[in-house]
Amino acid sequence: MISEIKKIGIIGAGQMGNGIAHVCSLSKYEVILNDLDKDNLDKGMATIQGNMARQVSKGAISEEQMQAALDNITPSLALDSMSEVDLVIEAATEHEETKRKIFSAVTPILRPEALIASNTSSLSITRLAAATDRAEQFIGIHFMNPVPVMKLIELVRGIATDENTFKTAKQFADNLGKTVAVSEDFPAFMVNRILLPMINEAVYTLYEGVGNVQSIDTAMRLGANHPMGPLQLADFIGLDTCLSIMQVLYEGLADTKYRPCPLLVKYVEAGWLGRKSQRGFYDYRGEVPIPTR
Ligand SMILES: CC(=O)CC(=O)SCCNC(=O)CCNC(=O)[C@H](O)C(C)(C)COP(=O)(O)OP(=O)(O)OC[C@H]1O[C@@H](n2cnc3c(N)ncnc32)[C@H](O)[C@@H]1OP(=O)(O)O
Ligand SMILES: NC(=O)C1=CN([C@@H]2O[C@H](COP(=O)(O)OP(=O)(O)OC[C@H]3O[C@@H](n4cnc5c(N)ncnc54)[C@H](OP(=O)(O)O)[C@@H]3O)[C@@H](O)[C@H]2O)C=CC1
Repeated sequence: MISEIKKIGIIGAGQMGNGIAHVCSLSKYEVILNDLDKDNLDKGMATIQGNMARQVSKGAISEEQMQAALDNITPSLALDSMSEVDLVIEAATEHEETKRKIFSAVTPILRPEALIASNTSSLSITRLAAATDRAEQFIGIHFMNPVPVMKLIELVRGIATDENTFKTAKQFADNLGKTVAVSEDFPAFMVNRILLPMINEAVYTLYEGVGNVQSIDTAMRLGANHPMGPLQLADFIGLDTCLSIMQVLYEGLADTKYRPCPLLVKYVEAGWLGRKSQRGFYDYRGEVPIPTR
């Protein structure tokens, strides 16, 4: 039975995976950062280095801390590297089948006592846990974006998650300096149950011509004091991820109030996924973001 985490495997080196690697390595955990794609892995490592360098320039961490943290991260393209870890955090694309395939591939490699977590934004922890050989040792550890800045972690137990797994995950979140909010295992948990319908409503507001991209974002930034407008935030999260979360809410709660806006669907179908693909509700290819509507 594992009660203390020392070595962590992270699957998926996208914006969340690299952010999780960033905070874990700074908290002195040994980290294996895995992705299928070498370019993604290189980009993830470069992002970590860039974000840590910014923290050094602001005096938040020292040059030595940055170097030690970077030395704590081993990039990996093969799941074999997970054989020694105490905890795997899956942070791959928000797609249930993708996550299930990852769990089937990684469980035979893991030590039997290793814990498994998913950073899923919305999917059922109970269902994901059932795709592994250790539902008792499976938990949702839901970080917020950008991980180095946001203070919250949602912890989500599946129906079978045991007390040791919960306590160990809670201790891990405490060690990272994050605050935990415990959520029951319902579609999209708490933050996204509230946040994503607001973002979806902002897209409907755009779709129905009530305002353009800029006016909707300005309205919510200055009218409700949100740090980012909802369309800017959607681009930041990733429009594919936003759509997946809305689909999980719509199907999981069987209520038409969660119907994904057809305009959101259209942007995703176009491959306009937000910042990560350089185009979404804004076009990021120039010096300043230009609204696309
Ligand atoms: C989808 C899900 O499943 C769940 C989710 O995560 S939903 C998304 C939740 N996240 C949000 O809602 C984010 C909303 N936005 C914000 O809070 C802010 O706009 C922001 C923190 C992202 C940026 O803040 P800002 O004031 O506009 O910009 P900026 O001054 O550059 O950054 C603020 C601080 O964060 C730091 N920062 C920003 N991004 C960072 C990153 N990726 N890594 C490290 N530090 C970062 C900056 O260095 C700066 O630090 P100091 O305060 O020490 O100077
Ligand atoms: N974006 C956000 O604001 C937040 C997202 N999350 C959740 O975190 C998870 C990751 O999201 P995010 O980082 O934004 O997504 P990204 O698209 O930025 O990153 C996902 C990464 O996982 C890779 N990947 C896909 N399949 C596999 C696989 N089989 N093995 C290894 N790597 C794989 C992707 O590669 P490729 O692109 O080549 O497919 C990509 O590099 C999702 O579950 C999401 O819901 C949670 C909190 C906030």
